Amino acid sequence: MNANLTRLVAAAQKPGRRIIGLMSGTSLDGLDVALCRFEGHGPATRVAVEQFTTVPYPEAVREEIRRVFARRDVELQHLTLLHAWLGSLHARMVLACLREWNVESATVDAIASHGQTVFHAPRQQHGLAEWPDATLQLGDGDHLAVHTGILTISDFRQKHVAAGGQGAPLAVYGDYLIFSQPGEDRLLLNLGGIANFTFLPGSLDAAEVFSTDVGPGNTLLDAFVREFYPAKSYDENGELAAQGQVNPALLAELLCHAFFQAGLPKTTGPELFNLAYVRAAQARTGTAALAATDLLATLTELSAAGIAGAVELAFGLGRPFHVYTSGGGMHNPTLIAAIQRRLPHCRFATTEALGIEPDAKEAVLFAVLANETLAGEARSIGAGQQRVPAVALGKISFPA
Ligand SMILES: Nc1ncnc2c1ncn2[C@@H]1O[C@H](COP(=O)(O)OP(=O)(O)OP(=O)(O)O)[C@@H](O)[C@H]1O
Ligand SMILES: CC(=O)N[C@H]1[C@@H]2OC[C@@H](O2)[C@@H](O)[C@@H]1O[C@H](C)C(=O)O
Repeated sequence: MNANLTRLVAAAQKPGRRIIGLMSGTSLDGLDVALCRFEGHGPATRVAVEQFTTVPYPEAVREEIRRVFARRDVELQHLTLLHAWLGSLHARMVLACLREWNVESATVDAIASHGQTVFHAPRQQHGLAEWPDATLQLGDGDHLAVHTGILTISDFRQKHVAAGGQGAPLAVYGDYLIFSQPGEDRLLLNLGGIANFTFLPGSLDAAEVFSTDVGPGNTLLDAFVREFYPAKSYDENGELAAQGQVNPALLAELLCHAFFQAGLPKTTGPELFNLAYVRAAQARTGTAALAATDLLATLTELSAAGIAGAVELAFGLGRPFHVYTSGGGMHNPTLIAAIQRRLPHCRFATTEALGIEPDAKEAVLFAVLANETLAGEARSIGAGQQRVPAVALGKISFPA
C-alpha cells in the first residue's frame, strides 16, 4: 500500500487524534487556529481545546483578499495567485503557532482547513435558475500539507453542495455531535460576519436538527465603521451604536429584503449584505444623511431582528430556548442586549458554559468535521429535508 494511505489508515484507527482546526471567516480579522485533542468519534466524540489563538491578518493581507472578496468582477490572475499564497500563508501561521506552543508537528494527526470564502453563491442568492448552488474557498490544502508536513483535510463545502446542500452552514454537523444535551432545547447562535444558528432539540431527535444563516451579524457594522472611522475596523464593545438611535423607517426597509422572508434553512454572505444594500435602503427612505452612530444603532438592531425573525419563522413565538452564543459579535454588549430584548423567553450563555471558548468554536467545528472524515461515518441529520446531506466532508491532501 502507498505509505500515505498506510499513515492515513493508522490515523483513522487511533482511539484519539490531535487535529488543528483552521478558520478564516468573512470578517477577515485573521486565522483562527485551534489545536484540539479528540477521543472517539460520532456521538461519542470528546474534544478538548489544547491551544487556541487568532493570528491577526496584517492590513496588507486583508487588502489582497478584499481585491476579490464577494466581488463579481475580479482579476483572474489575482484570484489564482491568492489560492496558493493563502495556502502557504496559513501553513506558515500554523508552523509559528506550533513553535510557540512547543508542539512537534509529528504529534499532530491532521489539519482541518476551512480556507477563505471569497464568493458564496447559493441559487437563492444568485437567482440564475439554470445554475447550481456554488461557493468558493481559497487557500489550497496541498500547500498546507506540503509546507507543514501534516495530513490536511480542506475544502469542506464542495461535497455539501455536490450532495444537495448550499455549502453552508456546516456548523450543524459538529454542533450536533458535541453540543446536544438531552432535555434541553438549544440554539447555538454564532455571531460572525454573518449570523447563524443550529437547533439542537432536547429530544436528541436527529431528524429535527438543522442550522441556518439568519442574516448579517457584524459584517454591515464592520463595513460602516471602516467607512466612517478609518482608524477603526469594528464597533468595539458596541460603544458607537450605543450612542445612536435606531431609525425605524430604515430598519423596516432593510427588513423588507426577500432574504428575511425566505424559508429555512438558507445561507447568505457579504455578496448580499454589503454597503450597497444599506445605501439603497437609505435612498428609498430618505435617510442617506443619517448620523454614523444612528446608522450603526439601526444596523445593530437589524442583526438582532434578523436573528429573532428567523427563530420566529422556525418555531413561532415564545419558545424558551437555551441560547449559547459564539463568534466575535458576542463581545458586543449592544448587539447582545438587542437580541435578548427580542428573545425575552430565552436564557443566554456563551459556549464557554459548554466547555468551548466562543472565539474558537468555528475552528473547533472544522476539526470535528475532519475527525469524522477520518474516523466517523456519514450521519443522517434533518431527515434529509433540511438540506443537510449525510456525507463525509473535505478533501484529503498528503504531505508528500
Ligand atoms: N470587542 C468587540 N466589540 C464588538 N465587536 C467585536 C468585538 N470583538 C470582535 N467583534 C466583532 O467580531 C468580528 C469577528 O468575528 P468572527 O471572527 O466571529 O467572524 P468571522 O468568523 O470572520 O465571520 P463568519 O463566522 O461570518 O465567517 C469583528 O469583525 C467584530 O465585528
Ligand atoms: C460560505 C461561508 O463561508 N459561510 C460562512 C459564513 O460565516 C458564518 C456563516 O456565513 C456560515 O454560513 C459559514 O460558516 C460557518 C462556519 C458554517 O458553515 O457553519
